Amino acid sequence: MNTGIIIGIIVAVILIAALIVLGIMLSRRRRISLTDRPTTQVVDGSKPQVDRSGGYKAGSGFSFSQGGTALAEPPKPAQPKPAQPKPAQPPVQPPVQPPVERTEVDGQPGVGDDASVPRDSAQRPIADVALPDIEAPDLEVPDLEAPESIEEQAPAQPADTTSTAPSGADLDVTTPEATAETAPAPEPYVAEVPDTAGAAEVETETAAETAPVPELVEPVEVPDTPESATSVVEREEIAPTAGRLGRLRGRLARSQGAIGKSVLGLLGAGDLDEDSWEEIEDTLVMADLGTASTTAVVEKLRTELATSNVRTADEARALLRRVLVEQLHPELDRSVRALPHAAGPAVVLIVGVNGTGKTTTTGKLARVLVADGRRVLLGAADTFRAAAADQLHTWGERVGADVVRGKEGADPASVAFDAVDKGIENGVDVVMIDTAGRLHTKTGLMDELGKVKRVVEKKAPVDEVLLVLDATVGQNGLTQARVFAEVVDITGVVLTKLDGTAKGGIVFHVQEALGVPVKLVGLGEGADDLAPFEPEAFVDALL
Ligand SMILES: Nc1nc2c(ncn2[C@@H]2O[C@H](COP(=O)(O)OP(=O)(O)OP(=O)(O)O)[C@@H](O)[C@H]2O)c(=O)[nH]1
Repeated sequence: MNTGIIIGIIVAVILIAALIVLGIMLSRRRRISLTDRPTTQVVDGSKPQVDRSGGYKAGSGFSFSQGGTALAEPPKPAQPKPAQPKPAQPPVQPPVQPPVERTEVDGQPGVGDDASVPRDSAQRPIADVALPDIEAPDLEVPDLEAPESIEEQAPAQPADTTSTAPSGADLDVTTPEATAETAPAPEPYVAEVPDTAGAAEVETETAAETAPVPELVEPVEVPDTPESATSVVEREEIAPTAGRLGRLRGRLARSQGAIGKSVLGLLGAGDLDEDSWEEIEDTLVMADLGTASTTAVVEKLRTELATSNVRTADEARALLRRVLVEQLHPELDRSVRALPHAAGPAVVLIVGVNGTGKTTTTGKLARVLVADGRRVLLGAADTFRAAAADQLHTWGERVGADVVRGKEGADPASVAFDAVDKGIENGVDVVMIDTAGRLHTKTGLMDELGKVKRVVEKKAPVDEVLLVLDATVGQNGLTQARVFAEVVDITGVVLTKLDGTAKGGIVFHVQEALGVPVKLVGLGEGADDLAPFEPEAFVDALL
């Protein structure tokens, strides 16, 4: 054999070996062979324990900021206005799936349920209310359409809403100390609710024409000086916010795995063909992510898998985590604008469909603020449900916050206005206004909500409008969110009852569709079961 042949054979062998190695590498890259993550962890160094926490643990305390609004506030360069979140793709709204028909059978609240689900107390009828003229030349009011049905017929009410005399008769300013002495139980509602048959369904136009401001009840005498109270209602000790967040672990246990396990399972099934990707899409849609978020997540996953070197379960999990966290826009400002201005208190409006947890959230948030040393005043502008003001009053007592309340059937805008007025007068840091449950199907109520905000803005800028959504209603929540966004400019979402759902995808959907960040999450009925929303912690709970 001559040398040439030998060299040729060697080269051929090397080439074949190189091709084999290359083939193995390519095949490994295409196939994701996942190995299970250890399910136990050593907690105390000696005893392995299974972590059943569900994973959600807010890593930090609540973040509060000062609102920047259109009202004449002295510019504060040191505290830049928080960036307003922008919709990722405003023109391309994902198609909204029709809301699931909900009835009282399943016991869960939903849009339109006010008509079918009786709550725990009588509701006042939807009444047209005459409100102060909202034209305020010195204010920049958001471009809300003036509700024609009520607005047009409002009699020439004095535009000067600083006059609180008429509404003051409807109001009841309570302090925990004061009521302890003179009112052992919360003042009962003594309002005469018009009991005309079917009144709840009727827009009482004539009422508005004849009664500029509803004067439904006699004012309740409340001592206006704390000195008159000799005993003080015992307030609950409020745990420091930082420490108590750790107790929220485990509340999301039911959500764990809904997305993670199935998607990771598919990713680990080997080469992903179109059917597999479709299945991943279906899984994400089923978890309420919505079409836009699902498409974005799947596209990112496909791109990343094609270019990165994902071969293990941990690598696949890390990739999925990163993609989901990115989709939740961690860059959005999630601080609650509840810090006072130089000129007055911050004003926070709590809105949402009935039963979603508005009053509970108002109380929980007030508790956090009080724990942080803030003086809080609560405005019970939910005059629709009889027990709502009592519920808020109880929260006020628990956390040590004054409550301004109206009589049943009182004008909610008037109550809200007077709450802010009182807040300014008392020098509080935050006024939180709890509003009545709203139905997007009831134009009158939605109009009323718009008016609440506009009337309040005559007195002080509204820094934060928190929409409370029930995580368990899924897609229906988005339908609600859109309607509310049209009536009042929502600045943040509170997603309640996350402890009661196996789906967390609605967070993606709401943010994508509205461009409004989820700022807080409700993880139970307890007073401390409110946590700041953190994308990373939330995704960890999902996977
Ligand atoms: N499991 C759970 N329950 C919650 C949460 N938030 C509120 N709830 C419960 O939901 C129910 C309704 O809460 P409310 O605060 O009365 O709801 P609302 O929106 O004020 O209701 P309306 O006054 O009728 O408009 C109450 O039983 C609350 O305890 C939460 O995060 N998790």
